Amino acid sequence: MITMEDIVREGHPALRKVTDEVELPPSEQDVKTLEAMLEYLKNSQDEQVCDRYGLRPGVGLAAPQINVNKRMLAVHFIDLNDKLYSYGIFNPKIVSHSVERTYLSTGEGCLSVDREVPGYVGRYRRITVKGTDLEGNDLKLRLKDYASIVFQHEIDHLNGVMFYDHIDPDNPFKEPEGAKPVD
Ligand SMILES: O=C(O)C[C@@H](Cc1ccccc1)[C@H](O)SCc1ccccc1
Ligand code: NI
Repeated sequence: MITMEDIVREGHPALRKVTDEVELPPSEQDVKTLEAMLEYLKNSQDEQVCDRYGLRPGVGLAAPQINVNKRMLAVHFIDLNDKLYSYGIFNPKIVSHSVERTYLSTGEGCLSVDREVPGYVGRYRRITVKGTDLEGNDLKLRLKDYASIVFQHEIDHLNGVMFYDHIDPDNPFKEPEGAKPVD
């Protein structure tokens, strides 16, 4: 199982790489790795397992965060409309997005960042993501608000981008252009 020891922290070069496409159909190893990433998220949201293994709760995890240079990510969360998002996705791609932007008024955190970095992270309010799921099926997800933010945070990891790269260093709490907060 993946634990915090497997998650690389900021400064590790893996977090600044643009990761490689996963060859499809995915190998047994790639499927096992992505399943383990999804299992980490579920474990991290189970209080007993989380406490027993000293996990940090997470709603998303990207392969570079476990030092795997591949375009794959896992998400496991329920959005503000009580919709469950639980996916392992190979080669996710944002194929369209709104002009309208949004952000979390609480700012963002990251399992690979062991410090608070205050500030608003501007994100697209709506995105459409295409990819391949763990069963090898084509996936097309139309996402908005919180779900859109989570997926953008994880897809950023596949391109070597950290959430604080989006924070204005001169005015961290400047509302992103035309954005309304999700929360
Ligand atoms: O480090 C990661 O990629 C996982 C992040 C994802 C994330 C952070 C902020 C906003 C959207 C996505 C972790 O989930 S941060 C910890 C966390 C835990 C529960 C709820 C929100 C954030
Ligand atoms: Ni992160």
